Amino acid sequence: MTAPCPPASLQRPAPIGPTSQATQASIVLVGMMGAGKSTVGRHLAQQLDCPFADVDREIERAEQCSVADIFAQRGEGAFRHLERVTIKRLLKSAPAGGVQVIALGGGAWAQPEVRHMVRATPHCRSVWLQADPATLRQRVAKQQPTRPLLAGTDPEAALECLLAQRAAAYGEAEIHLPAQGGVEQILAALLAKLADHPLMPPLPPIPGTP
Ligand SMILES: Nc1ncnc2c1ncn2[C@@H]1O[C@H](COP(=O)(O)OP(=O)(O)O)[C@@H](O)[C@H]1O
Ligand SMILES: O=C(O)C1=C[C@@H](OP(=O)(O)O)[C@@H](O)[C@H](O)C1
Ligand SMILES: [Mg+2]
Repeated sequence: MTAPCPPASLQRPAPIGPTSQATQASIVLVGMMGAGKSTVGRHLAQQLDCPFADVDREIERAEQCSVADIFAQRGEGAFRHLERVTIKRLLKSAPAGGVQVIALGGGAWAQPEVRHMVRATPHCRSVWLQADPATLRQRVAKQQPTRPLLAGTDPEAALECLLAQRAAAYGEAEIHLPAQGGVEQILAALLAKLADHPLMPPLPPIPGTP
């Protein structure tokens, strides 16, 4: 897929010394199931040539168990605990002097501890991918068995209900991005928004330069 060139503020910071080498930055995607966090996150990371982590996949790899089986066998509380532990680990794992993209699962951001962890992490931007329940339902339809909170329900009604419960939490994300369109369009809009919210403070002027 061809996508626009990332703005300079998003490119990896030049290795100018120990301070910038030690800097770690993260872009954290939040929003409902089907908003496109995993998809847009993977494309964004490709575009920025940086690591991408999907929290659900990280949990599945560590536990050797699907998200659906973790819900079924251990319950939602155990899954939420795994989310917190995994997100805490990932937030520390950005490359030194570089950026990473992290896609959360839809319910992770509804946990106050997760919002606090992200806010307390320097050089971290949270982005809410916003889509309406009808769009979310269409997108999750192909993958429905993988989302236990939608199993055995009217998915659109369940999505509407979860969105109502979580909207205030999602609203706490720093960047709000409509996610109704195609992936390419969302990616371009996301890059533009991120350019307005640089991950790094501006570099100090170099002495002797205008
Ligand atoms: N902008 C989009 N337009 C159309 N389909 C999309 C878009 N973003 C994601 N999808 C599709 O919707 C489904 C859910 O996307 P996914 O990235 O897994 O969402 P999330 O991680 O937010 O639950 C996938 O089948 C994906 O290919
Ligand atoms: O909204 C939720 O509570 C969930 C969303 C899922 O991730 P996606 O948002 O990537 O589908 C996954 O973490 C789990 O099924 C629970
Ligand atoms: Mg996902």
